[in-house]
Amino acid sequence: MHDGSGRIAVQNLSKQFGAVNAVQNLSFTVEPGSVTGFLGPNGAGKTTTLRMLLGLVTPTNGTATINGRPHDQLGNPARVVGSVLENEGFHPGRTARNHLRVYSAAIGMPDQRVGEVLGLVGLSSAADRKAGGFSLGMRQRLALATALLGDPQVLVLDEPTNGLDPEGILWLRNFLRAYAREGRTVLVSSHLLNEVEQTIDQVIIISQGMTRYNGSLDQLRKSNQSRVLVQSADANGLVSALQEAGITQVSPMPDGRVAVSGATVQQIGDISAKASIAVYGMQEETADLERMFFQLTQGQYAAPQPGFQQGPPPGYQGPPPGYQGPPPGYQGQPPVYAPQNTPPPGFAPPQQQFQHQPPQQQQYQQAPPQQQAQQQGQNEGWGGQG
Ligand SMILES: Nc1ncnc2c1ncn2[C@@H]1O[C@H](COP(=O)(O)OP(=O)(O)OP(=O)(O)O)[C@@H](O)[C@H]1O
Repeated sequence: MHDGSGRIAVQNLSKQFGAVNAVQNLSFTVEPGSVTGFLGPNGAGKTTTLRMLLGLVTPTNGTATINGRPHDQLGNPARVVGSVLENEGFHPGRTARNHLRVYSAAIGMPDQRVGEVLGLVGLSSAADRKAGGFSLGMRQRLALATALLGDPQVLVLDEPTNGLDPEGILWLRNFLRAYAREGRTVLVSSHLLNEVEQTIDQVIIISQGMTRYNGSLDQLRKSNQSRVLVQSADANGLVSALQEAGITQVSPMPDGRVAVSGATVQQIGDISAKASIAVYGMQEETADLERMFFQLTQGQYAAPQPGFQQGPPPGYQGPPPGYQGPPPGYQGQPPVYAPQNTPPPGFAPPQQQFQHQPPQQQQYQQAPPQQQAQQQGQNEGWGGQG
């Protein structure tokens, strides 16, 4: 039997699809009582990892367990883990209540659980409407209600904020945080850190199928320093003047500005005035988690542009404590700081990612997560085709 710990453990997990290494030797654990973000760019291997965890894909190597057991040894898995994967489908002609009844019966839950989960996800008033007429947000709630039917200790959600409006995201955030506070385990994947930043406490960042960071979000945040970007008449002169004044975290940027850490705007202004270098503008950039995310996952699509950075960026103090090494193919260049809210330097348009996506149809025809083959009504309720 499983150990009831609520722990997810992934150890040396790999999956190869032909020539594609979707997941390479991935290891991490997820503990109960917090919401853990499972983050990485598109194509990083998140969905494949979750599918292996949920027994939908067989690993090439390694193990993925919940409560110390692989999914197929969990007994009635829906009572242990609930999941929502991307592109879940519902029979469009079936009401939300009837959809839930089918699944509830299949996992041996009493009919009254249907009413409970409808209430939990805020769908009670739409319970007798056909799922075919539901908005994307309502469909997400119905998928979540399905995952909750077995009152699972562990919840695994793949990109749950996709397509949700801000109100829906806020609702989901509160729901997941409350669920974790009950001592349950919540694992949420996303390719956008800022969409889940306020929901998660712990974070696992992967890129190219490998773990880059595994630790608390706070720790990651603390490891990132703020800096000042200075536009001046003489970038090289300013760099020298600052260095002579003992400010060492200084580097010129490709756009002609100078990035400075470890000095205030006033100090920089005084030093440049003393050196008779005109300053046209200064911009304070606060620690930005998204930037750190880009640094940890860069190299996924393209190597950093040669010559973009001559040395480590100002403020860079080495990787955060949970950092687990650079992406493969990374040539030893220092991490590249991208201006806020822009893609990282060297980011190539993601045609590559689309070419490598599994066919949409293939994913759409997959069985629902925790109710795989053992369940009734599987085919009629799946595929969204009627
Ligand atoms: N069934 C499959 N057959 C072949 N290649 C696959 C299959 N499933 C995934 N891949 C490939 O494995 C890699 C990882 O894909 P995966 O869907 O796990 O990434 P992801 O991090 O979930 O991406 P996204 O954020 O876009 O959902 C990609 O290169 C993808 O094209």
